[in-house]
Amino acid sequence: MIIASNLTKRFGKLKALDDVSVNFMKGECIALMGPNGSGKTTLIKSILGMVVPDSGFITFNDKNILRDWQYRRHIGYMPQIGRYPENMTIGQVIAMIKDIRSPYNTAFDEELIESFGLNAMLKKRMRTLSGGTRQKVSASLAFLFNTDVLILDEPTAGLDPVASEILKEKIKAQIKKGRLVIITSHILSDLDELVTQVIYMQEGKLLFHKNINILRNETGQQKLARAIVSVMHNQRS
Ligand SMILES: Nc1ncnc2c1ncn2[C@@H]1O[C@H](COP(=O)(O)OP(=O)(O)OP(=O)(O)O)[C@@H](O)[C@H]1O
Repeated sequence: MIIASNLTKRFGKLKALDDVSVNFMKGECIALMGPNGSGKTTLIKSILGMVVPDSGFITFNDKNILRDWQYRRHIGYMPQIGRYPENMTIGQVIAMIKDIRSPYNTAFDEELIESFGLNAMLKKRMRTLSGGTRQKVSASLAFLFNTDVLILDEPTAGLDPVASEILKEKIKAQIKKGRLVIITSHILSDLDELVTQVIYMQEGKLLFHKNINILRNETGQQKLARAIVSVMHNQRS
C-alpha cells in the first residue's frame, strides 16, 4: 500500500533519514519505534508529503506521491503536537477541517468526539484547552474521515487512562476493518495489544522490521518492551 524506497533526508549536516526502505501493507498495525531523534517523525512527515526527501521516493497504491497529492485524502493523521488557530473554538476547528476535506470525505465518524465528551466543549477556544483535551481534538480529527490509513504520532501521550483506553479500542476497531495503522509511541505497554509489525529506527537508519510474533518467538519475550531490549542486547553482543 505504501512503499518507501531508499529515502534520505538531510537537515544541514544531520541525516534524519539514511537510505530507509520500508513497506506498509493494508490490515497491519505498525509500531514505529526508536530513540528520540531517530527519524520516526521525519519518516511519517515524508509519507504525508510534509517533508520532501533529498533522494529516494514513496509510492501510495503504486503511484509516486510527488505526482499525486490526492492520496492524502486516504490518510487520517494525528500529529505529535497539534497546532490550531488558537482563537477558534473546538467546534469551529472541527467544522473547518470537515470543510477542507470535503468533498472527498463526507461519511464522518464522530464516535471519538462523542466518547471524549467534546460535544459539551464545542464552544471552548483552543487556547484555553489543557494538553490532554488538545490531544483529544487531534485524535478525533484523525479518525473523523473513515480513512484507509491512520498515522498516529504519540497518540496516547498526555491522555488520561480512560481516554487512552477509548483511543486504543478505536485503533483496534480500525485494524479489524483491515485498515493500515502506523503508530509511534514511547509508551510501549500501549502498543503490546495493538501491533502486528515492529519497525525500529536508530540515527536515521532502519535497524529492523519484524512481525510481532516472529519478534516474540525469536526473543522468547511476550512484552514488546522486553523483546526490544533483548534484540538490542543481541545486536550489541
Ligand atoms: N525541520 C527540521 N530542521 C532541522 N532538523 C530537524 C527538522 N526536523 C527534524 N530534525 C532533526 O532530525 C532528527 C530526527 O528528528 P525526528 O523528529 O524525525 O525524530 P523522532 O524519532 O521522531 O524523535 P522523537 O522520538 O523525539 O519524536 C532530529 O535530530 C531532529 O532534530
